[in-house]
Amino acid sequence: MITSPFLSLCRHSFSHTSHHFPTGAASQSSNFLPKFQSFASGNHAGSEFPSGSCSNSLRRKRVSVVCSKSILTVEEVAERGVKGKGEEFDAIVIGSGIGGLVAGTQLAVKGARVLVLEKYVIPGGSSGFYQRDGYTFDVGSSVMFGFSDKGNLNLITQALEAVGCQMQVVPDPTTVHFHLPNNLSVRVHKEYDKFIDELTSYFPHEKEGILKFYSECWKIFNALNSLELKSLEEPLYLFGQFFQKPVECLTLAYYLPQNAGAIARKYIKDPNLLSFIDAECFIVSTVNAIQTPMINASMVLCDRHFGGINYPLGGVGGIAKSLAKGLVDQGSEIVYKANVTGIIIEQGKAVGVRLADGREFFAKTIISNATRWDTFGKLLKGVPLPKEEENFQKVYVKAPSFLSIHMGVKAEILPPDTDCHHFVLESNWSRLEDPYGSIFLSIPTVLDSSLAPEGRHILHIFTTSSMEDWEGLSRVEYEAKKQLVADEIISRLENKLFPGLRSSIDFIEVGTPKTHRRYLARDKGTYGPMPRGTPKGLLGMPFNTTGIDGLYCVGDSCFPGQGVIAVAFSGVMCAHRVAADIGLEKKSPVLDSMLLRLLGWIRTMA
Ligand SMILES: NC(=O)c1ccc[n+]([C@@H]2O[C@H](COP(=O)([O-])OP(=O)(O)OC[C@H]3O[C@@H](n4cnc5c(N)ncnc54)[C@H](O)[C@@H]3O)[C@@H](O)[C@H]2O)c1
Ligand SMILES: CC(C)=CCC/C(C)=C/C=C/C(C)=C/C=C/C(C)=C/C=C/C=C(C)/C=C/C=C(C)/C=C/C=C(\C)CCC=C(C)C
Repeated sequence: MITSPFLSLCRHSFSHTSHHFPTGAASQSSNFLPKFQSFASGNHAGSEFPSGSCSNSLRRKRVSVVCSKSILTVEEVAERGVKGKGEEFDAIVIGSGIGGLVAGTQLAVKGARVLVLEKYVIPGGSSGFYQRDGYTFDVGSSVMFGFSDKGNLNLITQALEAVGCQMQVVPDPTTVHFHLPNNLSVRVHKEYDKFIDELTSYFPHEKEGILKFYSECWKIFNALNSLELKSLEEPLYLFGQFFQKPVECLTLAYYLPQNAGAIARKYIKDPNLLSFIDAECFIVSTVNAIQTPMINASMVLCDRHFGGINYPLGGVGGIAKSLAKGLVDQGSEIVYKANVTGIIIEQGKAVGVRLADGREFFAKTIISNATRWDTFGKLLKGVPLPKEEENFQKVYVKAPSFLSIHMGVKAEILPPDTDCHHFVLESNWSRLEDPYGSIFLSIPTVLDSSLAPEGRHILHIFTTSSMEDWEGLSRVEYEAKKQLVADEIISRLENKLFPGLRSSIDFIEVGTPKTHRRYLARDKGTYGPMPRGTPKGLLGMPFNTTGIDGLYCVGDSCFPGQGVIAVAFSGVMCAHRVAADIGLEKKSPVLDSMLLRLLGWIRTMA
């Protein structure tokens, strides 16, 4: 196995953890209730993280509470007197997805006292993990952008480094292997020229168009990569960037309202090639290229060749675990089993949160990593929907959720040199966006064999699926439907990729949109926002401030949208804006209100 030499400080091992993310659980099933005690108990918490994985050299000077462990139960926090009415944190973060954790850690590093409240028993949300029968499964995607040692866009690497953490990663030589209609089989090699040669071999008559489209992506990527990334809602920073890098900023401003499909159509005519570009974009946004913002497409279509895709040894869950540990090392707090059911508003300002058990916590600012639909639909009670949120909901709807199959299989079923990530749409382009139409498949054990018992591989399969499809079923009907849909997907993979797959299955667990809703606390189990029609690029995407004073949002229903690296960026932006508002960074109130009004007005044009 080749490991990248640049990230070698710590190797995360999951061997101590016994946490379960039961994807097979219907909300009705009590057999799959999480094993809270095994992971969240204070007595064991100190051993969950290998010591030495994060350096203390960045420990902030002004530490109000020094934590020796990263996992605190609600009871422990209360016992230690960390909270209380009257005692304020600088920021409370609702949820510990990557968006929330990046916002929390960045603030903690700037000297803020942060409390992260997570409903589940471990951090990470859709970037978490669960273990079964010797397998360590990533809950969500295993394709990690922004995790290299190069440039300014390696936001995952930077987020970890900010709290003194590094992870060992395995470079993935192929981002994804597409298996598409008309026997189009394209590997996206890390080497850009090799990928272009392979694509051009199918479309020699479109060589020029291919080069022009991807070169335009590079123009945007290079502009992005040259900037220091902070809050686009903070005028001193934004104007500073325009002053230092005018060409790059104007390039980005020019592409902000544009979509990838329209640009592809300037250069490419072949409908099959345009459908291929749709599939490229679908991975990024769960919609076709016409609806995918050009900036987001460029980010992903180039980073895979620039920094490359790198998989963290031990599994994706290690990223959130490291960030949570880093947060605590900075003197801040994370509490699990803390289900926030309400945001407390006093005189129009968000001042605190209420948990399901009635406990209340107070802070100068509240940051919600729940989706905007959950935040404004469930956590804010008796508050009219702010105009900005109305606009957001006019432009964006909830993307469908996923059906996921986590499988352990006999290793011999995979041909030698099988790639780690596959995207399968066998015969009909028009099924690309249909529920169960396209199949995503990740085999992370190709890169890290430690995730499965010896002689086994992990197949993590997912396909889009809507909540409506799973409602109103009895328990028996629900289980039968899961089996039926999973059987169909397995047959398709058997026919296309791995003959005999079914007989090699050692372990299987199927999750539905209900599972995603239950364990990720996302309305309808949604994967994130999706434009209703053809959006004006990223113009309509809200940033982090909201119509409620003191309340901020972070995560995939904020600019720039879905994706682990995207939510990491939203975390960086959010932390910067909050830090300015609580006096930890410079700010100009006059320019602030001008810029925020201008941005609000720009969004109405989306
Ligand atoms: N769904 C997937 O399959 C998948 C997989 C991998 C990565 N991703 C990416 O990750 C992105 C999401 O990241 P994110 O940071 O926005 O969020 P997230 O959904 O990953 O995490 C949100 C966290 O907030 C917690 N939470 C929500 N409501 C809460 C409440 N009321 N009280 C306490 N905790 C609460 C959840 O338990 C969860 O841990 C997606 O856009 C996607 O691109 C998704
Ligand atoms: C403000 C104004 C008005 C103006 C100004 C101008 C400027 C300066 C601008 C700027 C801008 C910026 C900076 C921007 C930024 C952006 C970014 C960073 C973005 C990012 C993005 C990212 C993304 C979207 C990502 C995504 C990803 C994803 C989703 C992934 C996924 C994956 C998967 C699903 C997997 C697959 C699998 C298989 C195949 C198996």
